[in-house]
Amino acid sequence: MARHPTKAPAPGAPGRAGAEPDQPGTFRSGFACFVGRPNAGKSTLTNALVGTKIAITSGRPQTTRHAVRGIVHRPDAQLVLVDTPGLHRPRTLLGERLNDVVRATLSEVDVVGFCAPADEPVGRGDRYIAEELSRLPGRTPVIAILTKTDLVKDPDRIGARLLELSQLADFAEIVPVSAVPVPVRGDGRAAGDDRVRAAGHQLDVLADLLVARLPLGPPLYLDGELTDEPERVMVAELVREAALEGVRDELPHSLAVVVEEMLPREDRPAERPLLDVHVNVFVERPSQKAIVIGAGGSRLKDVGTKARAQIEALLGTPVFLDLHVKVAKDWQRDPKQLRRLGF
Ligand SMILES: Nc1nc2c(ncn2[C@@H]2O[C@H](COP(=O)(O)OP(=O)(O)OP(=O)(O)O)[C@@H](O)[C@H]2O)c(=O)[nH]1
Repeated sequence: MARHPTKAPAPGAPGRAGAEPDQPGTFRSGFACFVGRPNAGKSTLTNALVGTKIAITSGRPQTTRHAVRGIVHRPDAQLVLVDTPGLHRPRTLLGERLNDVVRATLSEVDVVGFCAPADEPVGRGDRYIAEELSRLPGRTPVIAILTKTDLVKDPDRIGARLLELSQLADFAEIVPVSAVPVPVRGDGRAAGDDRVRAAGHQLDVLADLLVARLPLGPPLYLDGELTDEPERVMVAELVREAALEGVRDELPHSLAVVVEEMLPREDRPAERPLLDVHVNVFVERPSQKAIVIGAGGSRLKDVGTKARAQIEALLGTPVFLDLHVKVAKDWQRDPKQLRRLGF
């Protein structure tokens, strides 16, 4: 089975630091990716399976633009998750590029998870994706995942959605899941009034189904490694996530974030390091620049404060975050600008 092109073979990977596979010869390792229309819950699912925040999420569609990976480590397997942008009928050059990213990813993984949210009927967007999947070369198994089941209280409605989904394509499996933590009682069963929380619902079942489709082979990454996405990309994504919060409809698609520089501040004592992070936030029009900056710079200040806290948590070091908002006119339609912004 083909491997993801940017896979970084971890140094000494087959012999993970102090952790040989439980039963050599039965260990599985490989790549899975989630597809689904924008907002279907793919990034949230990746994070929930990996157990840490890797791909950014938001209530707005098309949040994800990079093939971010998370790595699920189990005693019997290593599952590398590739997160993709939402696959959709393209309207701009950016849309076409995003779809190309998804197609390239799909043809190189061992198993695909097709996500559709339980709280919305199967629609045109899902059919478009199912068609795309049916054109995949080779026989990559596709597992249908009904996401966000916690949003639908009536089991009959879940049943109806599962049936609709099963009629969409010839899926290898169908599984309903929820990625949000659910409250549980002391005896481990779900309940509405307890403070104890468990991560998601059916996530372990989904992980089992995905792992079963991976080839036999040694671990590909060191034990404990959660992602190999370059830090800069993750930092840019954290800034974009903060900048997206609360903005109006058309703006999210016009935002692009580029980390220009990350440098340790010179002449700092060793016990008080500071990392200077210089970031450009690009918008398409001057009016959008004004929105992002806010009255007297208030909004940008909030974005900076939120993003800085997240970046510090990610990198484990104090950060000075320098944010600049710039207009890159109509960048979504301009091939040169798209390249400059990393698409
Ligand atoms: N209640 C509930 N909400 C969910 C669940 N999974 C995702 N969401 C919410 O649905 C929204 C979209 O989730 P994402 O994970 O960003 O969706 P995505 O498919 O990665 O979106 P794109 O990046 O736009 O393709 C967010 O507001 C999530 O919090 C779930 O299991 N339950």
